[in-house]
Formats: sequence, structure tokens, C-alpha cells
Amino acid sequence: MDQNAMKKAAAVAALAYIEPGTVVGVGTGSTANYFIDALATLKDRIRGAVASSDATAERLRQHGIEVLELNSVDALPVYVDGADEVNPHREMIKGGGGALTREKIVAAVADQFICIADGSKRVERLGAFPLPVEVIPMARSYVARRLAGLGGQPKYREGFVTDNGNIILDVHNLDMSRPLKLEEQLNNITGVVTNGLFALRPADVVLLGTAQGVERY
Ligand SMILES: O=C(CO)[C@H](O)[C@H](O)COP(=O)(O)O
Repeated sequence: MDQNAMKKAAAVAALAYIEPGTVVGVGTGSTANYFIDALATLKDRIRGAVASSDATAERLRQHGIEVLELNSVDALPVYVDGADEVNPHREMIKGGGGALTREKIVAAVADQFICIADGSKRVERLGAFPLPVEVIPMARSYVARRLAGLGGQPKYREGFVTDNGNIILDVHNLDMSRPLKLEEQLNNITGVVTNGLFALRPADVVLLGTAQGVERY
């Protein structure tokens, strides 16, 4: 089974968590795209979806799934999204696709976060993947200096602007032995909008596509 087939298997397995008549939170990225394609088979049984990015909203609409504003939704039982890394505590690094802020917002609202990924995303310890940090453009140099002060090596994601009009710094070599503390520390830097650590709000369920089938933990 190749990596795409593993992503797809995890995405299809997430359909089991969708309750009829509800609004579904939908993430961003190639694995989330497989989920959107699978969700289309249930489109007449759900009320609609909340998207974590403009790209996801576009794909949902292409499938004829109604896209709802988060502010107009009173309950979001489930949010389904991919990850760049996920550890045994279901803590994640996200934001490889640059949608981390809206992903974090939708995840915060949802009762359950279902993480879907292929087996290559499973790690014992987070941090091999550079941590995406969304930053207000005028604060870029200041935030980069503060990140370097924490031992990281920030790299400006050239030519990329988030859906919120901000920039991304991808930070290499940060010490992630205490993800919760680091997430809070990074949030406290003025000019940082969000960082891609999901430790304050980890996934509730991880569905990992592997050569042996979909593992759940
Ligand atoms: O956080 C994300 C986007 O901001 C994605 O979930 C993450 O990058 C994983 O992407 P993919 O499913 O394409 O491997």
C-alpha cells in the first residue's frame, strides 16, 4: 500500500465518526482532501461543513457540500484533519499547509478532534518537522529573533501568505521535550498569531493508515 492509499484509508475510516444531521469541521491538506471526497458520499445526510481554509471550502463546494461560517454554527461534534507529526499522546505538529490558525480555531470549537494520517506521521517525539508559526508581517524580524532566543532556527516561508494575510516562519531545532509549555511560550510572543503545536488541544482519536490497515489510538 503506498502513502496515498494509507492517507485515503485513514480518511475513509473517519466517516464512522460523522453523526447524521450535524455540521462537520474539515481540515486542510492532502489527507483532508481524501476525507472531503469521502464525505461527499454522505452529503445528503449532513447539515454542512465548516472549513479550515479557503482551499478546503472550495473543494467542499465542488462536491456540493454546503460551507457554513463558524460563527453561525452552535455545535460542531467532530473536526477531522491531518497532521505533519503525531506522538503517542496524540499531540501534533500541524501547519505544513499553512492553515494552522483556522485549524486551531475549528479544533477548539469541536467536541472531538479526529486526526487522520498515514503511518509516516507517527513519531515518538515531536520536532523533526519544522514548526510552522504564523506571524503578523510587521513583526517578522522581531519574532524571528525571539524564536532564535529559544534555540530555534526560523526560516521565512518565501512567497507564502496565509488565508489571514500573514506570513509563516518554519522553525527548526526547537526543543520539544515539553510541547505544552512550548506552545504557551510561543503564543506569548507579541506578533505571533498561532503556532503549529497542538498540545493544549491534542487529538481525541488518531486514525493511522498503515500497511497492516488503519490503526486507532
Ligand atoms: O496542518 C496541515 C495543513 O496546515 C495538514 O494537516 C498537514 O500539513 C498534513 O498535510 P497532509 O495531509 O497533506 O500530509
